[in-house]
Amino acid sequence: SNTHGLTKCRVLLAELEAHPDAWPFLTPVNQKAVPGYRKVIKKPMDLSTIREKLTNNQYLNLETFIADVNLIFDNCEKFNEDDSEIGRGGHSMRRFFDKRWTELL
Ligand SMILES: Cc1ncccc1N[C@H]1CCCS(=O)(=O)C1
Repeated sequence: SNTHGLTKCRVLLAELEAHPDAWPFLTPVNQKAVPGYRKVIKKPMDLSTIREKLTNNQYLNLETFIADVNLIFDNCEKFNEDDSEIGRGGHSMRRFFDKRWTELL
């Protein structure tokens, strides 16, 4: 991946972190506070973990970055009802990401 790709990841991650509906996804789900999460969700992911991996240059290419972002939203859909505050937030954030990813160079 090239410099542009890394810039696009940085811009998109900053926008996701700043989104009003981002609060359920900013830090790892507290598995002590959320019954069932540890058993149901095999690969937890959140925006702070993505931020850490981007800072540590752990994304080999755009695809590995996109895969982690989608993992947040797929985990959310698996665990939360669509008609719940967190469930609706996940759908909102996925729509926002998909739109902005397509708009940016
Ligand atoms: C994204 C998600 N999926 C399933 C359950 C919960 C959450 N979000 C967390 C929001 C912050 C506090 S918490 O860590 O208890 C729960």
